[in-house]
Amino acid sequence: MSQLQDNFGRRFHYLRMSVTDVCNFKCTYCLPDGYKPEGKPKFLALHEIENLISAFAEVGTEKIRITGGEPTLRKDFTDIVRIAADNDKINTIATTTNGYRLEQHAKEWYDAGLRRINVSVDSLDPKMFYQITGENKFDSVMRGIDAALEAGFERVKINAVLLKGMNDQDLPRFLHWIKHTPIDLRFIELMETGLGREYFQAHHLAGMDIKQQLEQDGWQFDQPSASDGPAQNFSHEDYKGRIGLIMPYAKNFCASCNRLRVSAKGKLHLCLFTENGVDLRDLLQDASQRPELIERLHGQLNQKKETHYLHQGITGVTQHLASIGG
Ligand SMILES: Nc1nc2c(ncn2[C@@H]2O[C@H](COP(=O)(O)OP(=O)(O)OP(=O)(O)O)[C@@H](O)[C@H]2O)c(=O)[nH]1
Ligand SMILES: C[S@@+](CC[C@H](N)C(=O)[O-])C[C@H]1O[C@@H](n2cnc3c(N)ncnc32)[C@H](O)[C@@H]1O
Ligand code: SF4
Ligand code: SF4
Repeated sequence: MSQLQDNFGRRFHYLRMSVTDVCNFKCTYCLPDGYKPEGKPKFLALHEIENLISAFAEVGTEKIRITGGEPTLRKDFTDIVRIAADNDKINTIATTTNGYRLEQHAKEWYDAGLRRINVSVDSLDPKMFYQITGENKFDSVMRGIDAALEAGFERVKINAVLLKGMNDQDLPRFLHWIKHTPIDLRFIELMETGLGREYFQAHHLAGMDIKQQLEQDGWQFDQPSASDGPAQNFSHEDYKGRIGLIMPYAKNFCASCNRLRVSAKGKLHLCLFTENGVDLRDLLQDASQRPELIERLHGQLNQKKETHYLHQGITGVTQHLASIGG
């Protein structure tokens, strides 16, 4: 079966698979009032996840990121990792987490086949961490990161959303941390969502300012490899860690788009800010449906747009990134 490709020559070998919308944090830029269930949600079951992964693997997916909401709140999270690990076409299994369950489970997940972990830490000041996430869990998340480093994860990345008036004074602390710690620290520009323009305008900070500062301080731009996503990465000989900048408002950000998303209820999203999701669930029930599922995926790829329309304030169907996994 042929590789998933769109009309702009971009190839898609990376699936971001959301497994739940539920989250226990209340990040001000994502779920400021916490997760609010609409009825009794029915998230993808293990057999649906297995059929989904098998179909994507057949059309060239090599990397799967398990995301959410908070993916690790699923009691069968380790089974999900195992399902992905059992597929020999998938060579990278990653997750993005708020770190809530990391301290207790890092080793178990590693043993199940998880190899990369991205942890959201918006501030290294415990008070600011609480103010942003609504949870007093800073120390436990940091112990979780230590546990992940000890468990042997190939890559531990830290995500911090840049927020004017909140964590914008934290750069020196972050730099101090990665001087001797081998992690990849990524600053993500705040993206406008259904939360509204007011929050965005009050807190958006351009990543370009940080880029200029890093370059002045001797950080070197790392040439991206073909499989890299849209983050711009920098390294410095005096630092063990690296820095990545995710700047979705920057020119050509989408040119290297290499990822597709499936929501926790089984909808394909061609872009993080797509206008609608396409239901796949009817074709996830049995392995025999795989050819039909693959045909639907190929058909949809023709619809993928060249870029997002965030500059025009068009944020699509996604009310907040917890509903699609970021
Ligand atoms: N606009 C946009 N933002 C993205 C995209 N991919 C990641 N991001 C943003 O970056 C955040 C962090 O992404 P992660 O979940 O850590 O995954 P990643 O950047 O693909 O990570 P790696 O696979 O380690 O490069 C996401 O939650 C989004 O906010 C993308 O394709 N488009
Ligand atoms: C939606 S969360 C899901 C995974 C997990 N709960 C976590 O926080 O890592 C994935 C990522 O999206 C980022 N994110 C959420 N809302 C965002 C926004 N409006 N702009 C930029 N990044 C956002 C978070 O910081 C997090 O790193
Ligand atoms: S960013 Fe992650 S941890 Fe924070 S509210 Fe959203 S889903 Fe939850
Ligand atoms: S905004 Fe959409 S098109 Fe652009 S990189 Fe992200 S997912 Fe791809």
